[in-house]
Amino acid sequence: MVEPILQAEGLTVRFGGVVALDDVSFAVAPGSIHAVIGPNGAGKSTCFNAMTGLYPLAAGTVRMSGERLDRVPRHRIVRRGVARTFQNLVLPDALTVADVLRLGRHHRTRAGLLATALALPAARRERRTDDDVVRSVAEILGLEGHLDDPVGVLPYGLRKKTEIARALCAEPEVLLLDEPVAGMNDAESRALGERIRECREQFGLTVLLVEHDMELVMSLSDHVTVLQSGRVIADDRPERIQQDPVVIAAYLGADPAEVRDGREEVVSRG
Ligand SMILES: Nc1ncnc2c1ncn2[C@@H]1O[C@H](COP(=O)(O)OP(=O)(O)OP(=O)(O)O)[C@@H](O)[C@H]1O
Repeated sequence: MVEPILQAEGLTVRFGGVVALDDVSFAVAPGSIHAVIGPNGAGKSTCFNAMTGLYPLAAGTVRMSGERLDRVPRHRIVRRGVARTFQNLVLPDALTVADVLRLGRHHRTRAGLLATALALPAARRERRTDDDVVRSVAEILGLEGHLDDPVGVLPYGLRKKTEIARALCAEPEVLLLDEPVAGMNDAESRALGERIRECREQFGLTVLLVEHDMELVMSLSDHVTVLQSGRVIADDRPERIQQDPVVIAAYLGADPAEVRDGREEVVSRG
């Protein structure tokens, strides 16, 4: 494998007596779309939260282009080129889509408050760059006609896209998407999958996603890591994951030895 852009090594997270992640390791190749999947409670969200500094690690390291990310305070992680979305939408209803997207630019703001208030040249230049990024991200996600709409009036699918657009406006190298198509119908999921692929190409992104929609995972991902009970049980290309008896058994709640040929359909349907 080429040098990974993001690498989890021996991640262990405990909540009291519960071991939510147990010695989890995987590597994400630059430019890839890499999915983390697994049954409910497998540890997927915990893995994302641990990798982005939201949950403390009991053991393990996270590296971004070889440098320790787990030592970076969580509010500075975005400056290292990692942006993420959250499973549950937390967008303030009263803000417009453009306001939310500009929030994604916050860490790039250099001009001071006074310069911004007085609209000094540096602040005006910064605002122009922000507006350019906001517009191009909105266009690729089909939000350009909604920039002035308050988030609260938008249908769910557009709010999910706004959340992804906010993260993209940070111009990250790595984008972490926590269940991007949850709550969407099949057509919306497929369309958003296409947009994610386009974003990867247009912005040269690496994408790490947690997702339950197996059709999307299998069609979109270059690589899949499977968790069960906080452990990695498989880590491979999607077509091999679909055929893996250990993975199929995890989804069926069965013994791998009992998984017979033909059951792999279960994994492809989710
Ligand atoms: N903040 C927390 N406090 C205590 N236990 C937690 C916490 N977050 C997660 N857990 C536990 O850690 C384990 C992994 O949960 P996690 O939410 O990471 O799984 P998941 O794979 O994302 O599940 P789902 O697909 O249902 O979202 C579960 O046993 C869960 O109950």
